[in-house]
Amino acid sequence: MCNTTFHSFLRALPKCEHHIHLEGSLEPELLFELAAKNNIVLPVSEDPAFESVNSLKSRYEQFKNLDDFLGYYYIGMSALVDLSDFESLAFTYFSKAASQGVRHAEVFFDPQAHTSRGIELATLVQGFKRAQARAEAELGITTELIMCLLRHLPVPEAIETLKQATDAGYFADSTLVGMGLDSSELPFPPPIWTDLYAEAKKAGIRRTIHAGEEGPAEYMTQALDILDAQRIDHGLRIFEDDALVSRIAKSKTLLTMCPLSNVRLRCIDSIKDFPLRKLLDAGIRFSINSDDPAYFGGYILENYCALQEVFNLSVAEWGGIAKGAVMGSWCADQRKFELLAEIETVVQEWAIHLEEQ
Ligand code: HPA
Ligand SMILES: [Zn+2]
Repeated sequence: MCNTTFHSFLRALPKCEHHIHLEGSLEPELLFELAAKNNIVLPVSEDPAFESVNSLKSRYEQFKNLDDFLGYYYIGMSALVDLSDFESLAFTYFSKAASQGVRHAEVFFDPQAHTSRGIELATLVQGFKRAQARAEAELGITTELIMCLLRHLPVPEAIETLKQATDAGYFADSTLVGMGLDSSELPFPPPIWTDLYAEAKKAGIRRTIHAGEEGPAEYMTQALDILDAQRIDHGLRIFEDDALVSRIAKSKTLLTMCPLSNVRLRCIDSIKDFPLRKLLDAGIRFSINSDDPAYFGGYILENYCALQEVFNLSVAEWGGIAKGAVMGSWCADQRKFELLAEIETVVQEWAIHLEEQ
């Protein structure tokens, strides 16, 4: 059970987060504040949910599917305009994550959703970089940026955005550590993105992709076979295909999973249906993440606790999950060693402490 003591252990456990969209951490309070500051008119006449913080929060509890959520996600992020908005957004998330025991975060952002509104790529990147520097100095956490491209937009636009980031030197100087693909999954299977992923691979850019969230396990296989993806975001539907399970376990490809998101977007009915035991039994490397915490009812710790309530894992099992998350991270080996040592210390302390209870 996730009683108070176990909750304290899960908070203390050094965690890595790999699947969080910074724009998805925009809480309704900050959304309204920034919209007022930037004179952004929210579409209240079309959707009364935008009347107040509370009505918006209630609406977030009733998403029908991924696309229903994405509609709110893109409107919400239109409140972000200047560099300080992007810095505030990222630093607010980093602070919350650090308070929940995140020690290393690899975060997504959606450049096309901002450049299409006339905002320069450099504006958001510099805002995020300021927040990253402050997070390391003030909170002691390490963070990396992953640029996601939008699969509902044309392929040439994604390739152009990748080129813009490459030309700006963002991959060469490690401002960005990788590329991902997000937004509506079902009508946009991986083969569409062959040229984009080939470009990224040629340029030595790490590649991840949202797959197997609403789409079938076949999309995960295609992501590996055709796009040579090195990580899979979600991968919830992996157990539809035994060969894929063996393959992903063997290759130690990280699945960045998001249980509360899966429930809110109705990919599963409840946390009971999240395949936690199957993932552990199959020896799959995975991490537990928040996805869009402002929209899905919880940050990383709420995701860990929701799982613990149902699956009642041991301290050692959680230690194993946390270590797998470190091993699947895109940080330097030295940082991995530090994080593994931190986890080992906490697991040993808490194993004794919880036994004494
Ligand atoms: O869960 C998601 N899936 C696809 N695209 C997204 N963009 C933000 N969150 C998501
Ligand atoms: Zn996501």
